[in-house]
Amino acid sequence: MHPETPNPSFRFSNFIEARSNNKAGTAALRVARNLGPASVPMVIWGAAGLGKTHLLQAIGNERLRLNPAARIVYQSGDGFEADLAAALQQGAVAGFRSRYESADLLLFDDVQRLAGKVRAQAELVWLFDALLESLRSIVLAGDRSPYDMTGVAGDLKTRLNLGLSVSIEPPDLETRAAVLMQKARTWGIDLPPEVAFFLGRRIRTDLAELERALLRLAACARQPITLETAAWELRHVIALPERMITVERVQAAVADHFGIAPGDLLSNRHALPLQLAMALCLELTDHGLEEVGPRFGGRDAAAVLLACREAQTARETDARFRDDFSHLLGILAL
Ligand SMILES: Nc1ncnc2c1ncn2[C@@H]1O[C@H](COP(=O)(O)OP(=O)(O)OP(=O)(O)O)[C@@H](O)[C@H]1O
Repeated sequence: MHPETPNPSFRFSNFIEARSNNKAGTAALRVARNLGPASVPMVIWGAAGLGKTHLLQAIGNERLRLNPAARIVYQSGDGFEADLAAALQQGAVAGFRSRYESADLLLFDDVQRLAGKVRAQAELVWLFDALLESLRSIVLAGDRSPYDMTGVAGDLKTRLNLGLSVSIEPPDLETRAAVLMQKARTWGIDLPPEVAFFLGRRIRTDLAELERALLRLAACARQPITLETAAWELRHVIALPERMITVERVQAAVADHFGIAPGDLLSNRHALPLQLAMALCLELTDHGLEEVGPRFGGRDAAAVLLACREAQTARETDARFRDDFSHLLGILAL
């Protein structure tokens, strides 16, 4: 896989600064603007989905903005390894080296993927020396601090430890919601802040996972996205609260909402609350059709299924029912 030029979607202007990432962000901007010694490599490290790739690409884009003629090379550990393997097979190692050696700035992502890859590591060491000797920059990203990288040979480790090493920490809730709202704007998705916060509460670290949840929601929910649609559409993806949702809790919440005694809920006199309670049980508890029915006055699986279908239709056609459903979902699952 040949190296690439920076992806213009990832810039400093759309990188949201927060306490968790501002050290890395500031250091990255300095490197991008050539404000530090070029011969010092920089390593950005942190867990998956925290913005390392975004920052690497932003550095490249900022350099290009300042100097459109600069040769910026972006490559990942896997890509580097694959590029090398192909070059070795074709007897074209010189060409391989020149693709990287000619860079003014090398952005090397997921360096940990070179663990145990002896030859690729040796090539990277060679490249490190070639670039730094001629005062060109190299910025790497990895999932852990260079000190903690395993399967990396001593000479590469020494070079990784040579320069500036900055970490990105998991973002707080507000940052997670802000990143999500910004992505939503970029993608033309109408995302209310309360839904961004709801998703941010459920998916706590990996921002890429949070974005996937948003895309999934946008693909299957009708616009506008609401708390109700978010909780519903993502019910199998996102973690429900630690408090277990039991059949009894659902029944109590539904009875309370409609002002009826929990015992009365099970009678046929309250058809809508009953359907709603069964539908909520099926979705929010760990029980299947066969188990929910008996807890509702000995009903069978077919009766539960029918109730759920009716509840689904009512949600689509009856605004009042939809509000009741949304309110109860809020109490139980949000
Ligand atoms: N501070 C931020 N501001 C705006 N977007 C962000 C920020 N941090 C992360 N993102 C976005 O979150 C997503 C995941 O980030 P990124 O791919 O950079 O993570 P990563 O740390 O490189 O993960 P991995 O180790 O899995 O490659 C990207 O779409 C990125 O644009």
